[in-house]
Amino acid sequence: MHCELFTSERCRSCQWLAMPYGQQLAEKQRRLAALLPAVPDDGWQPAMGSAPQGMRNKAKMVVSGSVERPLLGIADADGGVDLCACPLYPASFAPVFAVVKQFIPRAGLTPYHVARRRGELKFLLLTESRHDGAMMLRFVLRSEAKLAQLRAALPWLQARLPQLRVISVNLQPVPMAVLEGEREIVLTPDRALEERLNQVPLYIRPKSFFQTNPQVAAGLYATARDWVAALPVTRLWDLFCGVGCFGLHLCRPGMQLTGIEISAEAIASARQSAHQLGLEQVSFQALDSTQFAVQNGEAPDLVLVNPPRRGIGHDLCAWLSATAPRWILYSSCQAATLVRDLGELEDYRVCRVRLFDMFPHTAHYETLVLLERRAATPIAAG
Ligand SMILES: C[S@@+](CC[C@H](N)C(=O)[O-])C[C@H]1O[C@@H](n2cnc3c(N)ncnc32)[C@H](O)[C@@H]1O
Repeated sequence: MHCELFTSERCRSCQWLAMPYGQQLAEKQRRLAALLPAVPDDGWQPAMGSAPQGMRNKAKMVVSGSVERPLLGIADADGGVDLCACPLYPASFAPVFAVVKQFIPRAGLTPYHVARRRGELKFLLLTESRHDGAMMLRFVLRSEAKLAQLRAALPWLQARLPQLRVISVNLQPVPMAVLEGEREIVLTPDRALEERLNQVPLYIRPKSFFQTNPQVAAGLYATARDWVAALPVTRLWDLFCGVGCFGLHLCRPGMQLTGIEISAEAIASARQSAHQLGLEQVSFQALDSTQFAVQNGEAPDLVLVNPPRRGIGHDLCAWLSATAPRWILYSSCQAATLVRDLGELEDYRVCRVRLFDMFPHTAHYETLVLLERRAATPIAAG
């Protein structure tokens, strides 16, 4: 992938860009294999690669510059670097950024200046559904001071960008680099984008996590579904479930599914999908995953965990070890915490592993690991 921003050294986010893509994938696989020495030879599945560019469905833009000439991209010591031409975004993003740059002065949204602690507009978050091209645009503002002005100017924006199905304001009053605040004000009748991965309807709302590489995410969920299809699972928990992507893929007739996630917005999305799919023995609840597990005594046949980078941690590992579900399916975006957690789950053996390259041109990757309790009679998976 050629990137002018990288070669001119204005952006160094894609630190592995100079390495040919095949070599990047091989290097990630090599690093993962070094971290997971106890995988049987037939347990490794081929790594899943990504399209090298245009693969992201989401842009997180720091707003800098002036109200008349805003920059959308990253902050740096000299003010900011405009990343509207970043080749990781699909071609559909550039025309939206161009119109939004005209909208910012119309609505009087002065870019926030970190050092001076002045201005209102901190970030813009743009997400696209690959299902129908609809988009969600979120303005992260310091306060409500410009909200009325933004609302008044909104018809101008919507007339030019009818693909903006969801528009919202997130209030982030804290003067630090936190991306989002607690309060979200949705300005459109629609509150969610519909996405479809492997024909499963999924809903992306403000403040709900969704993978940023939908092509590779579809491969991740399909792989999990295929692995679990071969196992006699009747009760399944999907912990850290987000909008329900794993559970909704894995659930089959007769299976009881419980999904647990801290974000109420994400749970609203998961319930909407379950309703649309006509799934009956399904419960999605907005709770802390560890607390839910600890308070619910008996483990199901399979517990799926897909935590943030910090991993599942000691308390959940201890609960899993004590209650002994036969299988654990662990999807991790941070191999170091995955390895730490696997070290605590010493009664489990690794059956299968697959690497998913969600983040080309960086050292990051997603890992899916199927574990089986050692005491049980092994069942050949798939
Ligand atoms: C890596 S995302 C995975 C989401 C989902 N499984 C998916 O495939 O899109 C991690 C999720 O954990 C949620 N989360 C963070 N802390 C949590 C907690 N203590 N209990 C439950 N969910 C939590 C986040 O809101 C986020 O949705």
